[in-house]
Amino acid sequence: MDGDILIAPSILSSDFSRLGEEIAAVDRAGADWIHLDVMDGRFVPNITFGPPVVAAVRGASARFFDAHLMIASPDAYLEGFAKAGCDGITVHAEACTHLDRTLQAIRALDCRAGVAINPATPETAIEYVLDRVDLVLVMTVNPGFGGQSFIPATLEKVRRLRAMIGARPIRLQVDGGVAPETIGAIRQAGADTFVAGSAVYRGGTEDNYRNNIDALRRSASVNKA
Ligand SMILES: O=C(CO)[C@@H](O)[C@H](O)COP(=O)(O)O
Ligand SMILES: [Fe+2]
Repeated sequence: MDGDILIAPSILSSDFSRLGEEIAAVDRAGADWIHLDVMDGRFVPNITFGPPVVAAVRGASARFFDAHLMIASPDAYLEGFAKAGCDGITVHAEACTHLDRTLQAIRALDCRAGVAINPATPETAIEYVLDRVDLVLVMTVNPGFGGQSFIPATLEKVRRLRAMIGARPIRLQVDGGVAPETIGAIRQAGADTFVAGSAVYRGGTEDNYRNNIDALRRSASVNKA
C-alpha cells in the first residue's frame, strides 16, 4: 500500500436523506478525508448546501472536513464555513477577484487553504499564490455534478503542477472521474489526494464503501512508477 495517498469521498454521491450516517459509514470504511461540495447555482449550474448543513454533520466524523467551494465571490462565506467546522477550505481561482487576499483570509481563520482550477484553466493561473496554499485542486471534470468522465488532458496539468510545487508542503488533489480505472495514471502524474464520489458511494452499503475505497488504494499503488 502507498501510505502517502489520501482518499476523500465526495458526499455529493451519498444519500442526502441520511447524510450524517453516510459520512460516518465512509469514515469507518477507511476514508481519510470527507469532501464537501458546496455549489451556489452561479459559479456552477447546481446548488447543494451551506454552513448549517456542514455544522449539522460535523459530529458524524472526526476526519478532516475538506470543503470545496464552487461559489462565486466566496469571501463573505469563509467565516461561516470555518465556524461550521471545516478544516480546509478550497476556493476556485476563477471565482476570486483577489485570490491572494482570499487565501490569506482562509489561513487567518485557522483553516488549511486550497485553490482549485477548472479543466480549461492553465496551471500558471496559480503560480504566484503557491506560497499561500496548503492544497492545489486540479478539477478533472467540469465542476457541478458527480458521475462525469475523467478528462485525460488534465493529466499533463497534474504533471506540471507537481514540478511547480517542488518541495513545498502542498497536497496535490484531483477531483472528478476518479475510479480504479483512472487513479493509477493520475497517481503516476503526481497527485497524492483523490476525491471520489460515485466510485466510493456505489453499492449503497458500508461494505461496498470499504471495498470501493480499498480498490482505489490498490489501483493507485499498483500503477505507481
Ligand atoms: O466537485 C465535484 C463535482 O463538481 C466532485 O467532488 C464530484 O462529486 C466528484 O464526483 P465523481 O466524479 O467522483 O463521481
Ligand atoms: Fe469536489
